[in-house]
Amino acid sequence: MIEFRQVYKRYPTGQLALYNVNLTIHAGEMLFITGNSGAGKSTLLKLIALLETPSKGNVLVGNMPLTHLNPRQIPSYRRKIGFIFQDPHLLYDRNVFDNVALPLLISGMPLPDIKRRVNAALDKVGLGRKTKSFPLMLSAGERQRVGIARAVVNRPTIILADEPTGNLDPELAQDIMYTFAQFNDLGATVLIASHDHGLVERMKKRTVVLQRVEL
Ligand SMILES: Nc1ncnc2c1ncn2[C@@H]1O[C@H](COP(=O)(O)OP(=O)(O)OP(=O)(O)O)[C@@H](O)[C@H]1O
Repeated sequence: MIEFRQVYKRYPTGQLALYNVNLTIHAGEMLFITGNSGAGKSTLLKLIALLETPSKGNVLVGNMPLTHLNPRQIPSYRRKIGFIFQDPHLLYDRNVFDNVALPLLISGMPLPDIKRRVNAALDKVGLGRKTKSFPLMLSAGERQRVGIARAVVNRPTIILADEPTGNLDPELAQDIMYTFAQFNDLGATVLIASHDHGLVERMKKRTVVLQRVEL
């Protein structure tokens, strides 16, 4: 379970991004976060991933306030989380397999295990036949799928996606959403920030609307 308790976020510039957010996300839920540009969608996801910290209030994951994690616990906490960005930020001089293997290589996993995990992740996103392709040989939708495979290769229990379909045409966007729904069916908690209302409505999941703070 992920809980926001009276969470405020003000950036050092003085910009207030979140104002008194109270939200409970159940384990295994798939939730959409919508709202206009600047409403704080990315900020909310970043607080869960510990890429930012709240100015006030608490974010709890599995009943643990994230502010209570000590620095040595943070890497293992982060491994529970897969983060997908609008732009997948792939390494263009590495093939698909190597891009997805990267987080596992960094964690020091033995090579045979890496191969098994990477192939499984690529199969799940429908790219099992493209392991040797380089990113420039792929379509935008396929590149986004590589980013998703890389985010899930560690088998995260929480998947956070920030405008994952922003650069894609409607059909590809719908496909990507179904891919997230499959990971949710397998038990992951999935949070997706999106301003594509039509797409979000079609998925028929709980949706939280953030409003831009005018203070
Ligand atoms: N690192 C930062 N430093 C200062 N202000 C920031 C920073 N990140 C975000 N903001 C500001 O905080 C507010 C919320 O931003 P955020 O990116 O969370 O919104 P968003 O809903 O994801 O927007 P978008 O849909 O345009 O991506 C905005 O006013 C933004 O300019």
